[in-house]
Amino acid sequence: MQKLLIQGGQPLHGEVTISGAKNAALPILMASLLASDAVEVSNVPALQDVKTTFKLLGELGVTSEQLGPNEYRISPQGLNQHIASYELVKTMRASILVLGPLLARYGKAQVSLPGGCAIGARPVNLHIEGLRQMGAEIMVEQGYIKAQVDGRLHGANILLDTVSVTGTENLMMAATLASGVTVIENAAREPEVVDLARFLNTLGADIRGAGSDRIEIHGVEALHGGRYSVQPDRIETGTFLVAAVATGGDVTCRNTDPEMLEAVLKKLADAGAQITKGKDWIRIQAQGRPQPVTIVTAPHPAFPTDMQAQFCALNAIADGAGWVRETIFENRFMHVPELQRMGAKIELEGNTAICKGVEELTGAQVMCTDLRASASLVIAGLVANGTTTIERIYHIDRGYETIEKKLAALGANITRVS
Ligand SMILES: CC(=O)N[C@H]1[C@@H](OP(=O)(O)OP(=O)(O)OC[C@H]2O[C@@H](n3ccc(=O)[nH]c3=O)[C@H](O)[C@@H]2O)O[C@H](CO)[C@@H](O)[C@@H]1O
Ligand SMILES: C=C(OP(=O)(O)O)C(=O)O
Repeated sequence: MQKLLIQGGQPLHGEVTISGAKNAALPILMASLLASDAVEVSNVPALQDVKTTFKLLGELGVTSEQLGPNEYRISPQGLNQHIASYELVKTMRASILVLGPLLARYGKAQVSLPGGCAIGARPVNLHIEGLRQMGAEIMVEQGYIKAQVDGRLHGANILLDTVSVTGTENLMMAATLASGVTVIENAAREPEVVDLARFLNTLGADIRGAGSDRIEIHGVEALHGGRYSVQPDRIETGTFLVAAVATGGDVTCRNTDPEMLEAVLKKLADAGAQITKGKDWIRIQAQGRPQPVTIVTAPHPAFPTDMQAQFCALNAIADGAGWVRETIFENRFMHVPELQRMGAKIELEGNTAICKGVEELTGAQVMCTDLRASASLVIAGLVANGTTTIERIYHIDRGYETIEKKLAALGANITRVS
């Protein structure tokens, strides 16, 4: 199994190019199932989750051709299967995103229940209830969601009990080919939902209001092919910004979008960093030891849960005490015991991590438990005194494109070893 070895203590300096967003690319690739012709998608990040997505699409009869390092042509005309097996779904929860498109385009779908995972139970009841409202018959048996529709899905007024990102995306995708109008209330406002809607509209869908909590989808008969470029990854951007501040560095993120990162940038400013930005870049300059910050995660536009682990690492070395409250997932503090191994003084009280900053972390052998927990360990390793060995880095590879190469180019002493 591969590991990362980090020799801490080097401030990060220079420029890093941000990749396409994992959480936008995955639904966009799944949505290509809805099209009648080939779609070309660029700025697709080279990630394990993207490979898994192409494997899943391949098993459904969709052919894909790589046109460049981050560009693909996806031809959905051969769609002839409707089963997303446990073997694939267990490695990537986003596989649930084939449910809506398959039902809308193929009339039936059988998708393994994603099951619980490291960060929480993550049920998919809202996906299922919404699709039922649109006329699907759905049973859950033997670990599979088995869904079918007699004819075409129909429009419905769907009120989501909880804001769900992939729930909103699944229903929005299904509704593009439904008869009539679907309204999703209490919809997720995340930028990745907006990117998916823009992609679908490029193919001829009629989606209005994405980015607000009320999305209206006017069903059309068919979607045609088209070309689209995935938006930049706001979480990868945020991770590099935190790493820069933690190490006392000066880093410019290129090919990003500051507008998607308002809540994160505000907390970095509270930590004392100096931030300058343009349309597609952000420069961050640390100003000495970071100040502690308080964070409450919540749906967009509030502070994203996918950035809280990284801020735990920042608070761990801050000049004072701060805290991070996680309100989205019930078990998203698996990084805390690992950070403690490196000398962090963090205590968990319910859904809150209270952190007394220490002057120095020490390198240690630590283990990734989930994607963003891994990112926090990398940040801690970059600032720690001595060597940090990070194991189970397949979690990192799900969501960061060659993280060690990008960090090494910024001056970090980091290597991947087998
Ligand atoms: C591939 C992808 O885009 N993943 C993101 C997506 O995950 P994902 O879409 O799985 O997360 P959701 O937005 O659905 O989850 C939000 C909350 O709603 C609950 N819930 C969700 C669906 C449902 O049917 N019933 C239910 O109760 C979940 O348990 C959780 O407590 O949004 C999360 C919240 O921003 C991010 O951390 C993930 O990175
Ligand atoms: C939790 C995440 O991803 P996923 O929903 O794919 O597990 C994430 O991107 O931080």
